[in-house]
Amino acid sequence: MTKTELLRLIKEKSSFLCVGLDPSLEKLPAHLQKGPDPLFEFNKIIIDHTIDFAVAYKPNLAFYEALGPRGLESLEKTLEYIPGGVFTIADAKRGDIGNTSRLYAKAFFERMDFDAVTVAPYMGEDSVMPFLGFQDKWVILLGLTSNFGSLDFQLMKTENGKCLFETVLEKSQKWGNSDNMMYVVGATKGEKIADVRKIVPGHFLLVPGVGAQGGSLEEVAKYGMNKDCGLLVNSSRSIIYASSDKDFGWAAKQEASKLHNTMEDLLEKYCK
Ligand SMILES: O=c1ccn([C@@H]2O[C@H](COP(=O)(O)O)[C@@H](O)[C@H]2O)c(=O)[nH]1
Repeated sequence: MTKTELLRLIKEKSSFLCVGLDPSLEKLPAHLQKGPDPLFEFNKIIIDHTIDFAVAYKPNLAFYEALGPRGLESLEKTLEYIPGGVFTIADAKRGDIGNTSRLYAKAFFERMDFDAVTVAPYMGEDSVMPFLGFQDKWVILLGLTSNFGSLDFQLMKTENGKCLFETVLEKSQKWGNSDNMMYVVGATKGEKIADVRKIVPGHFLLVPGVGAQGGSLEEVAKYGMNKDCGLLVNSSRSIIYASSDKDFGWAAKQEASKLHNTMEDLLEKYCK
């Protein structure tokens, strides 16, 4: 998907909601656990009930890989089920020597047809470049993550007095551009999101951490929105586990709808 198409989608749906498809087998409603493909059946219902409010879906690979080959089958079926024209993100946090990254990129962009994959910047330019050679596909580079461990390295001062995440943002702009690269920034990072925005004013930010991790959607918009919106805000558990019962699809719809209502207001406020 191109940037123009993504921006159009956000406008059409008045939404920048990304629904995280992170199903743990043991947390699924009991009636689904006994079926032949519980993860896929669960995701199908979540997608059906949230599609009116979401512009993107983000399955995190861990939840599928944990089940081995049948988990990957559920992932492929889920990806095929997501309606065309919606942005899809493989949250895989890959990155290796170039020769290996090339195969990761093929896996997510050719074998599967994701629009974007999350990539860790730690191994540098040659580990990221192979993901950037695909037409209309996106790298989403980890910038400032939502977890407390982000303090360990990302906020560490480097020689030039800048934090490591700032150096990542600056340097990586030589590898890609705002048409093929986004950055992960945690919703839990409050005002720091504004520091990110200063360095990458025109790039999309993928912002996880609203919902179960306590990040504020209002703060994310205040500090991170640009004139085009420039945000995809992800929430996983708060939507998919809004109910643990048979009504989980309906409950997911209510949660997604609430986020969507707030997003409509925020788009109106910051992005006219
Ligand atoms: O900094 C990061 C990067 C990725 N994630 C992922 O996003 C979702 C968040 O799930 P919630 O249930 O809404 O907390 C999950 O897949 C994480 O691995 C992140 O949280 N923070």
